[in-house]
Amino acid sequence: MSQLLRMALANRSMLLDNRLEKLVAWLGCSDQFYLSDDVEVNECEESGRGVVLKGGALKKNETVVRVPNRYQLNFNSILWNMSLFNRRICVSGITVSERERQIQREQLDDNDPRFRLYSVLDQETVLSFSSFQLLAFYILVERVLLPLWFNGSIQSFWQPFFDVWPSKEELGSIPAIWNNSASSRDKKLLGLLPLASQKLIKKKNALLRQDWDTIRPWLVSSCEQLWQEGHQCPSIEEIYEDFLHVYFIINSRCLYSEVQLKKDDVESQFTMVPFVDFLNHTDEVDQHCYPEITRDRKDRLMGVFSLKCGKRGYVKAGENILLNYGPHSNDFLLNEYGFVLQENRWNFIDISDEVTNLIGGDAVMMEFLKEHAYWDNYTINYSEISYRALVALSLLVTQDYRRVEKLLLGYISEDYFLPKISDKLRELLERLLESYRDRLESLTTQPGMPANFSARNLGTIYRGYIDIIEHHLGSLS
Ligand SMILES: C[S@@+](CC[C@H](N)C(=O)[O-])C[C@H]1O[C@@H](n2cnc3c(N)ncnc32)[C@H](O)[C@@H]1O
Repeated sequence: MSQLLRMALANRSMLLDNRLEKLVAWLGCSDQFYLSDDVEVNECEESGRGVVLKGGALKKNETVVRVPNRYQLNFNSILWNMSLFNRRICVSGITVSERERQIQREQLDDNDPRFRLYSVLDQETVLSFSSFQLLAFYILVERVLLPLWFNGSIQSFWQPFFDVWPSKEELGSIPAIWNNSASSRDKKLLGLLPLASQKLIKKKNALLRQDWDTIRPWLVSSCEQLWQEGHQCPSIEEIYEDFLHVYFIINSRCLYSEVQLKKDDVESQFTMVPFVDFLNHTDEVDQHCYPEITRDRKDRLMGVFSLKCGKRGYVKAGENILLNYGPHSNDFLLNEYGFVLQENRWNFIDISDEVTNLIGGDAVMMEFLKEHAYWDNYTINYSEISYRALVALSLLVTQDYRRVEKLLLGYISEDYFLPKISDKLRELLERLLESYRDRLESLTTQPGMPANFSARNLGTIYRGYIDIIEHHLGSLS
């Protein structure tokens, strides 16, 4: 390692130590906050910050960290914070009480621009925002715009939390960023995304567009305030880049928690919890840490968020303390979080295009599959070819509508069809294998392809696909 690189890394870890100290001191202002003495945060190139065992041991069900309501960033806590500045936002049991207002008021500057910024929003508008929209708007105001007033002399309550979030560069490995950020250098990789990722990015693009369209007018009005008061303000294009950054900070760090005010919106049920959000992901379910939320039945607050040690416990110093984000494939992890796992038991390949292309020319066959809800959405994972795909291929090969109907009704098993479809299946798998090998090669040989973390992640996805296919080809021969 060069002297310069060593110095840069030492500098970075000093900066992190400093920011962590501030974060823990901030959280420590509440006597409900708890952090186990046996854990610490470290940082590495591939997975950013993470939590490790410092010494001692963590046993099953032991609390690793506990964070009270006031220090969580979510729909409710934002309403509470905004209502300090805007009396028109008033939701019983959630926004500030008169007593709290008096206490907080003493700490606020009369000239605080948030009195003007948040007062343009009426309660109906705020409550109509989704959690994503409200969090994105609020974080952009508190983190990006507020420091532009009075040379940053007015700081957000959340600053210590903001300061430990990943940089734009760190989140640059997310395909929706390649697609939407003007400054992404990974745009060339979009053409090499597998089908599963193409479908995920399409959904993400639609959500991004909808959320941006919703909060954009309110951000424009905040910028107008800045200009009118004689301050510098970024252009809306620059703010859009910050929006993308903030959106994926939220997306990659939010934890499930019920938000009663938004109970009809599944996507809004989350909270952001400092320190808990340092935990990296494992594909092992039910072994590592797990969340526990305790809330008083009577009140409408989000509750205290604890992270507890799972079944396996931790005894070796330096061991990674992990959380399972869900049973996610590498395509999903890449699109939601910007990373992949070298080994991932939840990987699967979306082979819908290949199968529908084989059948698409036959309108009767297509109609039959549609009628029985077996059209499209065909997948393979390491242990099996999905039942849907077997049904479609059985029909394609045998054209025996009567027997396929019996298969769907459970009168005969797929074992009847397997020998009949094995040649077609092998042909399909071999074609897929060749196409994934070609893509893997393109990642390194196509002119202009970046040779970075994003490209390595795509390579890992294709190697995972190749493993799956070789496994099935091995059992067919
Ligand atoms: C909830 S945060 C975890 C803390 C994060 N590492 C940080 O630096 O702040 C989720 C992000 O961590 C990274 N990450 C989580 N688990 C990982 C893993 N197993 N391998 C590589 N990166 C991982 C990804 O960048 C992901 O977007």
